[in-house]
Amino acid sequence: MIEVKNLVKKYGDHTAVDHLNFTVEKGKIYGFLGPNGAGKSTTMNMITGYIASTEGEILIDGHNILDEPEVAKKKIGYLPEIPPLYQDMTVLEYLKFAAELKAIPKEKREKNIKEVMSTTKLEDMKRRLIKNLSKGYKQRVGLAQALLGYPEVIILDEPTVGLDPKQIIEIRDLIKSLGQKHTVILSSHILSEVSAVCDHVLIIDKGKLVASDTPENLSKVMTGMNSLELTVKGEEAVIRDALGMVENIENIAYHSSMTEGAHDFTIKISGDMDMRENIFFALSEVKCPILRMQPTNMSLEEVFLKLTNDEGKMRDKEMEGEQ
Ligand SMILES: Nc1ncnc2c1ncn2[C@@H]1O[C@H](COP(=O)(O)OP(=O)(O)OP(=O)(O)O)[C@@H](O)[C@H]1O
Repeated sequence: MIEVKNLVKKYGDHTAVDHLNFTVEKGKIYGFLGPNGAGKSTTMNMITGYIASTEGEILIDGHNILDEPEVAKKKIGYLPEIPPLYQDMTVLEYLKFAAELKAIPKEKREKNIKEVMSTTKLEDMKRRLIKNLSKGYKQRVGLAQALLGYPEVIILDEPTVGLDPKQIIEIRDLIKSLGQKHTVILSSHILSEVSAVCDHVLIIDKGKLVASDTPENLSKVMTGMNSLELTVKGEEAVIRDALGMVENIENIAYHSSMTEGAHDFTIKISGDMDMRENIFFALSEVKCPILRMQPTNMSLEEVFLKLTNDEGKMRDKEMEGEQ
């Protein structure tokens, strides 16, 4: 549906987007994740044809956004980070105006406006002035505008920034439902949002793509069997000695256990060997039963931090976003 090839954007000497390559398939929800200043908005502005790239190309369903802007742009509905709303218009007036701007044929406008108001649950607000709406409803008006003209792709830049928790849940549900009919790309710096809503995550850092996978695979791939958590019954020293005999164990960390007479351990294994059977036999030999053994799965947040090495900045931004 969308092909981004060798995309570069330079602002003077500064490279905001650095040779980006990715493909977006039909009918999925994509999360575009990256810390502040990673280049998310710049990339989205290039995909939507709002700004030109310095190098590379973007094809929307085979149409180059710069060579055939009219055909390509018709396939995209865009909700920028700050929706371009006219505060002194009513919801209906604004949607009529937006439909006209999008050159939707006159006879089809009314039906299309009704449909987008129904999808975004705006019918009861249609006669209200936009300036009197809550932030959540304003965001819905922005979304309704993006949906006009039946675009196949919907691009949303930080769609939940500044909303309260209830509004965030409502907008996320709305985005999920859009995924049934549209291809959706949303940018976010909020990891929980991306894992809750998206089928696929693209992680960008300093203008470069650092990962592209499903949220589940990203956390799996980063851990594999390299780290195991165990709860074992028996004496700590005996358990440690037994584990010390197992090959490929790099490090054993001890934690106090909630289970009486047992101990919790986190074991780091060098390489990506599966050592679970060896651990089982070593501990059964010293008659220390394993009550629990599981791989330590990294959260998407840990994966992100590992890939971007941007802990401090990320945490600050995450806190801002959740407020
Ligand atoms: N018009 C511009 N002129 C000069 N530099 C710019 C311009 N727009 C963006 N930049 C720079 O390009 C980089 C990428 O910015 P961009 O807004 O794309 O990041 P982002 O990932 O969307 O971040 P945010 O979450 O803050 O919106 C930043 O370093 C930013 O300062």
